Parts: sequence; C-alpha cells; structure tokens
Amino acid sequence: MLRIGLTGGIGAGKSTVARRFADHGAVIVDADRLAREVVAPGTAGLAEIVDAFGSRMLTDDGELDRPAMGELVFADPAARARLNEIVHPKVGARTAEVLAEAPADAVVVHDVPLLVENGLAPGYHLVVVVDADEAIRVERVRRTRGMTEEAVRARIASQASRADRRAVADVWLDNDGAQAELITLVDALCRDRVRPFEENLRLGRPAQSVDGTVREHDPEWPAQAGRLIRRLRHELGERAAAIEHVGATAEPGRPAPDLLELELAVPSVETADSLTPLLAQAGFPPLADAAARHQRADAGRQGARVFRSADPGRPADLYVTVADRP
Ligand SMILES: CC(C)(COP(=O)(O)OP(=O)(O)OC[C@H]1O[C@@H](n2cnc3c(N)ncnc32)[C@H](O)[C@@H]1O)[C@@H](O)C(=O)NCCC(=O)NCCS
Ligand SMILES: Nc1ncnc2c1ncn2[C@@H]1O[C@H](COP(=O)(O)OP(=O)(O)OP(=O)(O)O)[C@@H](O)[C@H]1O
Repeated sequence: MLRIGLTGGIGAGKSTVARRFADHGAVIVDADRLAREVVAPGTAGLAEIVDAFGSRMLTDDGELDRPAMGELVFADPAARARLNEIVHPKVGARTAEVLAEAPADAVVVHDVPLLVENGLAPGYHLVVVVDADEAIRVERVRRTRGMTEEAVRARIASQASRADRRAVADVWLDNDGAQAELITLVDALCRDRVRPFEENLRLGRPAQSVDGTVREHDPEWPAQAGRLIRRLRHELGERAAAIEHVGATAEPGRPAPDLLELELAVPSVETADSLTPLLAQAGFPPLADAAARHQRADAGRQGARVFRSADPGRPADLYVTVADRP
C-alpha cells in the first residue's frame, strides 16, 4: 500500500486534488469527515465535548453546534487545544481502522488539513502539499462556504505556515490558477510518479537508476535527504537513529549526479537482515546483486548492502554497513 499524505491550508484545494486522485482509483481517507463522525450524536466524542465546553455547544437537535464551536476555538488557542485533544486521538484511531481495510495494492490518499501541525509527515511514502495565495484562498472559502473573511483568516492564523508546509512537501502543487490546471498537475503526478511508485513498492523493485550526468549543486538536496531520513527513522525506529546523508549531494556547493546517498551503520549482520523487509515497506527495496556491486564500487562503499528508493521522482540510495564486519 502506498500511503500519500495530502495537506494544505483551508481553501487551498485539497478536496479537489483528492477527488482527482479518486478518479484515478485511489482510496481517499478524509480527516475532516472522520472528525465529524467521531463527534456525531451518541458518540463518546460528543459527550467529552459537552463535559469540556458545556451543553451550549449543542444545537436543539443534540448535534455539535459547529458554528458556535468554530467561533470559540479559532479565537482561543487553549479551547482549540482542548478540542483537538478530544477529537484528534479518535480520528487517529478511526484512520488506522480504515487503512487496515484498504487492499494491499491500493494507493491511499490521506486528506488531512493538520498534517504538519500534528507532525504526521514521516508516516507517508509521499507528502503532497497543495497551496494557493492567501487572498485567493480567503476569496474561495468566502464564496463557496459562506464564511466571513475574518473567520477564514482566524483559521489560517491557527494553522501551519507556508514555510512549515514547504519543509515537508515532496510534491508542491500550485493552485493559484484555474482548477483545470490543478487537475492536469494531479494527472501528471499520478501517471509519472504515483503509479510507478506503487507498483515498485508492491513488487519490492527499486526505481530506475539515474544517468550519471553531473549537475549543479541543488540547495534542496539536504532538505530532501532530511525528509527521507525522517521517514526511515519513523519506519525503523531506534535502529535507524544513526542514518546520515552522505556522498557528493551532501557537500555544500558541490556539483553531483542527482542521486541522494544515505548511510546507516548497524552493529551486526543480524540487524541488517532484520531491517530488509522494513526498508522495503518504507520504500527502499534492496538493489539486485549486479547493480548493487556497481553502485558500491561507484560510491567506494565496499561491503555495504545497497537499497534503492522505489520512488521514481526522487532517486536515492541507502547503504547499510555492518560495523563488525571484516
Ligand atoms: C471547530 C469545528 C467544530 C468547526 O466546524 P466547521 O464545520 O466550521 O469546519 P470543518 O470541520 O468542516 O473544518 C474546515 C476546515 O477548518 C480547518 N480546521 C478545522 N479544525 C481545525 C483545527 N483544530 N485547527 C486548525 N484548523 C482547523 C481545516 O482547514 C478544515 O479543513 C471543527 O472544525 C472541529 O471539530 N475541529 C476540530 C477537529 C479538527 O482538527 N479537524 C480538522 C482535521 S482532523
Ligand atoms: N483553481 C481553482 N479555481 C477556482 N476555484 C477553485 C480552485 N480550486 C478549488 N476551487 C474551489 O475552492 C473551494 C475550496 O477548494 P477545495 O474544497 O478543493 O479546498 P480544500 O483545501 O479541500 O478546502 P477546505 O480546507 O475548506 O476543506 C472549492 O469550492 C473549490 O471548488
């Protein structure tokens, strides 16, 4: 299962992107929808909200009074934190249940407005951020949801900044233009990256190798490597604590082929063996023997095991070296 995290600020275009992914056959998990389900009438979630905020947060029909709740929590960070404490763990548990039901060959797109705020990025194979200028987002939400400008701005102020979203984005979709342009971007993303990534992941097959063309140093390389490292640490836990960005792309200003290199030293062959299936799940299947021999020789890392990213959009190799090996 390929897990994609989709996020963006209010009105950025997440639902539009998610719907297009669904047209391509993806399974969509909508966090806003689950957040409504876990506070529906009769749930423990709604009872906890009444305990915390009083029955003034209920409508005459006994439902959550969403406008009243929104007015309170987007003006008061402590109240918002209290609401989030009630709702987010329940949404997390429901998400896990829904994911467990998805077929093994699924592409799951998790539409989650607060992905950055809740530190969820490392749990996905790919993070897609959709963004638009703030004034455009305010206008769209005003027009389509009937919210006041002030109310939209209060939500924006309680969400992550663009810079925070940039830091986790493997894919950045710009939605300042027409909706048709956004849809074209999603189509290309599915065709060129998501489909082959899912297939590679399922088959335990690395992405195609890059040609060795040396290019200008890309100042984004360290940040890209950092995202891969956080993802691997998330999957492997303590065993991947020592993982590092190495090689030419890690040297500031140095031109290099567009292949990120990571290295993980482990204490024993047994540890290396135990990591192989986890690395494959995290999107780093082992490279076949002949290719691995070449790559080890190129990188001067004799004795290392070589794993290569299954993502055709971000070539990366991981060398696992065993410290006690002669
Ligand atoms: C405060 C509530 C009752 C307002 O309901 P309302 O129908 O007006 O908005 P809705 O739930 O459709 O959310 C619309 C958008 O508001 C933003 N938003 C919602 N909750 C939050 C939050 N806690 N922090 C920041 N932004 C938020 C998101 O961009 C979301 O897409 C509701 O948003 C809520 O229960 N929020 C807490 C749960 C939550 O965090 N949901 C968002 C993702 S899990
Ligand atoms: N490029 C665009 N041009 C015009 N309208 C757009 C564009 N993209 C999205 N919209 C409209 O703006 C509104 C917000 O878009 P969408 O629902 O996709 O965003 P969202 O990020 O899911 O929003 P929310 O955070 O409110 O759930 C929708 O009514 C959508 O139809």
